[in-house]
Amino acid sequence: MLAETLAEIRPADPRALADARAHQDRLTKPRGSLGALEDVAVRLAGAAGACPPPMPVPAALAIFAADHGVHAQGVSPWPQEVTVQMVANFLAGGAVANAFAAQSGASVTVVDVGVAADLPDAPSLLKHKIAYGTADLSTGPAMSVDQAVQALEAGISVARGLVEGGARCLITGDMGIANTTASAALVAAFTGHDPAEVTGHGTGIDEETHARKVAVVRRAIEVNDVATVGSQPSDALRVLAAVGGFEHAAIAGLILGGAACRVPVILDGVIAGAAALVAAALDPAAVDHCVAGHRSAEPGHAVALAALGLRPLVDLELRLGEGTGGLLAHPLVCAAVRVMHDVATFDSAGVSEKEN
Ligand SMILES: Cc1cc2ncn([C@H]3O[C@H](COP(=O)(O)O)[C@@H](O)[C@H]3O)c2cc1C
Ligand SMILES: O=C(O)c1cccnc1
Repeated sequence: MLAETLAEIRPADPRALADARAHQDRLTKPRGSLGALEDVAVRLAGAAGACPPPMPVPAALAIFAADHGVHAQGVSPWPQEVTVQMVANFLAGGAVANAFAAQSGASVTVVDVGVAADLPDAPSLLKHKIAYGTADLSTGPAMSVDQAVQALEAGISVARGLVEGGARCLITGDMGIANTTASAALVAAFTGHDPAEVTGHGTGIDEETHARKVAVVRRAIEVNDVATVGSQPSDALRVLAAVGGFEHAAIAGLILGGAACRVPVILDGVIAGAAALVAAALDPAAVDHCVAGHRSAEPGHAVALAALGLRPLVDLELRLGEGTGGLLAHPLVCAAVRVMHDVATFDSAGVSEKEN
């Protein structure tokens, strides 16, 4: 399924990009006056291969939940069971992601790809459990390459299912205590940055814990020998398996699945940024189908976005995850595309153009 999906992904369509850029310039506004929103609309046109691109509605948030063996190293102040407790909270509609999803009209699907507990059946819970959490990435690989592929394929199948169900925009979400540690390790491995530059304070840790977290990320890079990553897709899978989490793998799969279906994917924070580096290493064209919803407070996120060449739409110093930053950006993406559909041209509205 992974190979088939990769074969389906097309880069941005140059003709739709050019048409969209030209159309922006004919609309009744000074050229470039909508700033980065113009770029988003043009980007979506290229991704869809159509100008104007389809409205990115309805949107579907997929929250991938998993646990992390590296939690044992004391890298998060929260107990591991918060992962499964928050899954219950998402299903009951009580999390911030639920509130933001209600605000932007997005559906919420929760996907268990590796929570360290059994979950009850629920209508909005999809079960794709690969294992009861990863192994400790600071002592060896977090998972096998086979498990990484399973988690990627879970994300692909979630993307395809949501699109078959009518979604025209996918938003990435995550839940997994200690997953900012795995995110930092992925960003360090894929960008070559030092662990100290990409490791943040996650859910709120003191300086002593932060120093330990940086050391854990450094050890993970060394133990797994992922300091310098090559450019072959097999390298991407090896790095993902070595220092990633099941939710990172599944989010990378969601991105690839969305790209294959030509449905745009709005990325959330640092977990999504790290996952997008995996997707980009598997197929750089997948990035053409992504929009960076926001920039989180985690330092590794800005590094990942720079490596991906993506500009975040919102910067509110969020550091939550769950898809919250992606959800906040969705109305902006909609507004950007609606301009392409609704706004009159200088010709059609009889508005005079700029002199000279
Ligand atoms: C109550 C609560 C709700 C959350 N929702 C998202 N996260 C976020 O915080 C975690 C990552 O931070 P760290 O690496 O420091 O553990 C992830 O679960 C992420 O989704 C939460 C964390 C907590 C505690
Ligand atoms: O960047 C994020 O999405 C983030 C930051 C801190 C904790 N959880 C998620």
